Amino acid sequence: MAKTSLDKSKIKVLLLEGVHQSAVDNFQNAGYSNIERLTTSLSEEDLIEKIRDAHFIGIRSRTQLNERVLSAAERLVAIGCFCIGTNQVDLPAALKLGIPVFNAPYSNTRSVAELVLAETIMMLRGIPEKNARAHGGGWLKSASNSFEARGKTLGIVGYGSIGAQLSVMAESVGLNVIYYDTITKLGMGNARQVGSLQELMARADIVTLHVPETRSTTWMIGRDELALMKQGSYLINASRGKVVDIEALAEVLESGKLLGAAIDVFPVEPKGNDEEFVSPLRKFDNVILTPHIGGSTVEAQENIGVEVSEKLITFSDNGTTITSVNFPEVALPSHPDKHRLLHIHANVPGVLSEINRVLGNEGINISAQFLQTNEEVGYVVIDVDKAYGEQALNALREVNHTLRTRVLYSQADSE
Ligand SMILES: NC(=O)c1ccc[n+]([C@@H]2O[C@H](COP(=O)([O-])OP(=O)(O)OC[C@H]3O[C@@H](n4cnc5c(N)ncnc54)[C@H](O)[C@@H]3O)[C@@H](O)[C@H]2O)c1
Ligand SMILES: O=C(O)[C@H](O)COP(=O)(O)O
Repeated sequence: MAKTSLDKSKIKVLLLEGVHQSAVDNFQNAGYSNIERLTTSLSEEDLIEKIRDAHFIGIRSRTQLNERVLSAAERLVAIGCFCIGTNQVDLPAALKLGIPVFNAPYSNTRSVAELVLAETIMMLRGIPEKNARAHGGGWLKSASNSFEARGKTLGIVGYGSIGAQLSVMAESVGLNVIYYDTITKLGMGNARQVGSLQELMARADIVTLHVPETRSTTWMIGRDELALMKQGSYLINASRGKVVDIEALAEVLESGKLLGAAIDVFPVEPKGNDEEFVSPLRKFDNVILTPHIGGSTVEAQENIGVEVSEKLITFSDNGTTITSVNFPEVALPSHPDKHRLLHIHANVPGVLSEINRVLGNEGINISAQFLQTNEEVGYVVIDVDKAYGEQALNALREVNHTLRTRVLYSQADSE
């Protein structure tokens, strides 16, 4: 019988927050059967209990993998964020523990861009208030504060994948596009980059935010920035909840300065669909409130399920870390007749030579080797003759500064 690294039925895959069934199918088709899939996120204490025996964890934007949780994850081999954002994971802590993190950087880009364009048009027409009035038995037939999109200026903050895709779609309905980004970027179509956030806030009829959550974007839109916005303008946030000071936004809505807002993400979000959503924005009929569903389409979730599970399976089976968001990227071509050793170590001088020395002392010949380092860790994949799997692994465990090491046994090997 072929000997594999660790019996795949013993490898525990924990999927939270309703990760799509396509991920489960992918793991099963690759031979992994110990899969637990939950539909919600977990409290920190429950998460610590659950993650203890997991080899792989799949999360979305709600699950907080902080240092405390990660320290309890003694068997964890890799993390999959089944979404774009990775701010919910303490990436430096994961790196120091030798745990690579993967995500799906493009699979829901289109879904977010479509939603934002739709919200832009709906808000310009005053649909949220008219809809609310009709649901209450009223009839608000009026052209006042109801505008075409054509000729209005859309200001995009963060001109990355979503911002740029939105830019193209917005121009196709006649919006003029300006954008602000910390990096100089070539605009799509006729879109023009502006020199400062302040300039964008002052010039746009609709401001939409598409930045990641980082130190520089946390509370980036507060009282001062909102004060710069035009009388009768609109704000859209489908990025991260902590980018906008919600209390300050509620104040400008109350004052009538903004004609509307569309908010998909919040500083505090319910853990699941059964928990109450609390926000000072609930009282405004001219605000579209959506439960963080920018990327929640059937198409996006299915694609994300496939994409991220594939990355986790490839890492599990071959040690490949290409596209990891925190880890040195390594992909050694596969040599099915060899055993593969994976060695993750603190990035200090001399570790590779020590690895090669201990393997040499054991008389182990190296067939192929690929090392990459980043500021914290080094990751080396080594193929050795299949006579030496266990022996080589034991030798590697003795190397100073080792964080984690694994052997992937040759599929050509027989016990
Ligand atoms: N609502 C949702 O369901 C949903 C779905 C997908 C993504 N998102 C969020 O949207 C964010 C953006 O996604 P993306 O794929 O376009 O990311 P991206 O990395 O492709 O683009 C982000 C852009 O923001 C820019 N940026 C970073 N800091 C900035 C700052 N201080 N000021 C101005 N620009 C800055 C970057 O240079 C980059 O161009 C994600 O990080 C995620 O948090 C939300
Ligand atoms: O980062 C993302 O891709 C979005 O915020 C979507 O997150 P979700 O998977 O929790 O909907």
